[in-house]
Amino acid sequence: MLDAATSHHLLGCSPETSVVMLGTATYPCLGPFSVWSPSMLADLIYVCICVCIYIYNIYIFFFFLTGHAGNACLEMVISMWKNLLQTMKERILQQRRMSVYNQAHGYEEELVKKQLQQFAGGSINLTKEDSGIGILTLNNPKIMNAFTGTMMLELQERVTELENWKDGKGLIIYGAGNTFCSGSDLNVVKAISNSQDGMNMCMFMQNTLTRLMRLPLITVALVQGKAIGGGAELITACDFRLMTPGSEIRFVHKLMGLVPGWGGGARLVRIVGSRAALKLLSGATRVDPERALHLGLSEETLSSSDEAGALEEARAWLSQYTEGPASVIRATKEMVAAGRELLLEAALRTEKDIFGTLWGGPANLQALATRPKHK
Ligand SMILES: C[C@@H](C(=O)O)C(=O)SCCNC(=O)CCNC(=O)[C@H](O)C(C)(C)COP(=O)(O)OP(=O)(O)OC[C@H]1O[C@@H](n2cnc3c(N)ncnc32)[C@H](O)[C@@H]1OP(=O)(O)O
Repeated sequence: MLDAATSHHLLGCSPETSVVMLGTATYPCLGPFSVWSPSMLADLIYVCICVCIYIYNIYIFFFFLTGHAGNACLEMVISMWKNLLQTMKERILQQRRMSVYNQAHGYEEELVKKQLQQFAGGSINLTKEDSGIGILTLNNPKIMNAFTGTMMLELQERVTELENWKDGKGLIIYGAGNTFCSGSDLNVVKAISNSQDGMNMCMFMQNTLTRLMRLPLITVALVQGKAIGGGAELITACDFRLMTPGSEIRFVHKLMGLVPGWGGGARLVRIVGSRAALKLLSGATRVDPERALHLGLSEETLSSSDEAGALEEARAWLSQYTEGPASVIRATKEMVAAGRELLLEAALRTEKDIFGTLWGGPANLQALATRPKHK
């Protein structure tokens, strides 16, 4: 269930019209400050104090440099820091809105990051193409692209980069070396085997994958080889999945005495329904391309098995949906994301707000002028 901050994010619907859903009750949102948790305010107070200290330091610096503190200089410094404060505030708010957990849930992100930093290896690479398609590569082929701690951190960084990519329309996620991903690196799993550490990793990955799922981009997981454990969970955070011949999706968690923890369980139920999800999870079932198609877990089985060919096919498949102005594609994804996550009335209000951002806008006016019919 989403809070007002999330529904606000899911699409820039105004906070006044968004809805706060707490438990089963629905409350009209009173204004922008009603979405601020104590921990968010603490962050902002901290930023404000830092900014004051910086301003003071710069003031002293100019005082010594010029022998006097000119008003113009002081104003310039203040305006510079006002802008910085605004940018930082927006960044913090945006990331909080997208995420599931923060300090109010006992989640200490900086501590989790420090711990994950200890398990190095592999990388997550992002290429942003001029066509508005991003290519995200899971790159740790020696261990079938299993996630080390630093890869988890890099995934979060790449998602932040994608959130800030205003020209983006689509994203393809694939694994290096002809295989998708075999989940968490088992060395990390063994090293953090106590419950609290596991929960911390789980909250970190849920936050990142939730933000990935809510990107205003049409996202596709290109599954070659194997998507296992956390790898299977990752593909459920994408809008679509394409599989290559001989590839396999498998939720092996039961065999490890676990259930999914990166949000893959909840998302799988929404993709294939609760009966099929229960079978796949409790049977640790191998899902081949044919079965995935049948379940609606995959959109299409590609013909190429090699990396370059499969990637080209995935690009062509995605381009059917990303052709056109970025503003319209992004709004379409945001509207569908709201429909997927919000209760109906909130989703309808969000749709109205998104509609308002496009109606009479450049893409709309140009379409009316050049293409009044759709034969
Ligand atoms: C908790 C959960 C989550 O967070 O949601 C998780 O994802 S836990 C992680 C869930 N994933 C797993 O349990 C996968 C465990 N791995 C496997 O079952 C198997 O490796 C397969 C993925 C089926 C691939 O078998 P296949 O015979 O094709 O290759 P292989 O076993 O020789 O694997 C190639 C190399 O990659 C390594 N390797 C593969 N998966 C790994 C992983 N997750 N962590 C660490 N190393 C891994 C293997 O040890 C091997 O290294 P060497 O050549 O040096 O021996």
